[in-house]
Amino acid sequence: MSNFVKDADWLDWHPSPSKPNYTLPAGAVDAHCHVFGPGAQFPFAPERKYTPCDASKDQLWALRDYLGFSRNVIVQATCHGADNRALVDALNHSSGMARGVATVKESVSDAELEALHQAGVRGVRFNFVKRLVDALPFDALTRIADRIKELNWHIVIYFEGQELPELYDFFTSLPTTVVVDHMGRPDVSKPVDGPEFKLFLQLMRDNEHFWSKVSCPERISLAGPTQHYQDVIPFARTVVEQFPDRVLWGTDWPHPNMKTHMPDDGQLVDMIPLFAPTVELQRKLLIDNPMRLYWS
Ligand SMILES: O=C(O)c1cc(C(=O)O)oc(=O)c1
Repeated sequence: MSNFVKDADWLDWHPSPSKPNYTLPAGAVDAHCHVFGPGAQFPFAPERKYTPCDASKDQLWALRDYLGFSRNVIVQATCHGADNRALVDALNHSSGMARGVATVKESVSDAELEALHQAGVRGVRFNFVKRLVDALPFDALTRIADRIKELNWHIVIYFEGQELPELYDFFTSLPTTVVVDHMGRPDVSKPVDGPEFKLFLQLMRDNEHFWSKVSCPERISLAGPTQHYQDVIPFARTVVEQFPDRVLWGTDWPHPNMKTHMPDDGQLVDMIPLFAPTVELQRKLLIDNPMRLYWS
């Protein structure tokens, strides 16, 4: 039994997602998902901002197989802080079919970084979403960035659209490939060709080492699931069409901190052809790009 009691308003991941109508190409990668615990085996971090339900590696593999994915990129969830044991355990039991993005503190040793690499970690995540973490100072992040560059890892950044002007110069100073989570969380009530999203597109255009995940319509949408998250489509499609070789897609399972509803993962997969309308764009998004970044 876990000692952890999930938050009172916690929404559990969908127990019976629909079978997608869209058939994923063979070898597709779910390039953004998480594992939570199980808390009894891998305790959640004392500094966490939320306590989730469990979401184990075996439950993730079951979803992978059910939806038709071949591989996963597991991103360290903030509820585990910089304790990457649940992530590493999942990677070690993936038969090479999962890679990871870790969270590390500046105190991490070279031997620990090397062990993470051996397990399949290929990046670190810097989180700037204030409800999720106590932010590390920029100079500490810079020192971590310089060290992981030596391993040929990349940096995943998570921030919300309105924070981009303030963070822009720091982001472009980073010395590695940089992957932006969830399209930089645009405010989709604003126009796709308005100044806020233009700044994000400029970041991508002027910095060819920046990539973007076109993920999380369920978080970004104001229209919601009954409207099939349609307000997110123009944003995601713009990013895919302008930067076809630098985009990734992921379920975001088990969808931490969703408050309005829990998405149906099958419905999320059915958004892929709306984001990437041609077979070639789908192949890049789901296979070529994640394979190049994580498995080459
Ligand atoms: O928006 C979020 O609440 C969220 C949280 C986490 C995490 O806790 O790691 O990861 C995500 O990709 C999104």
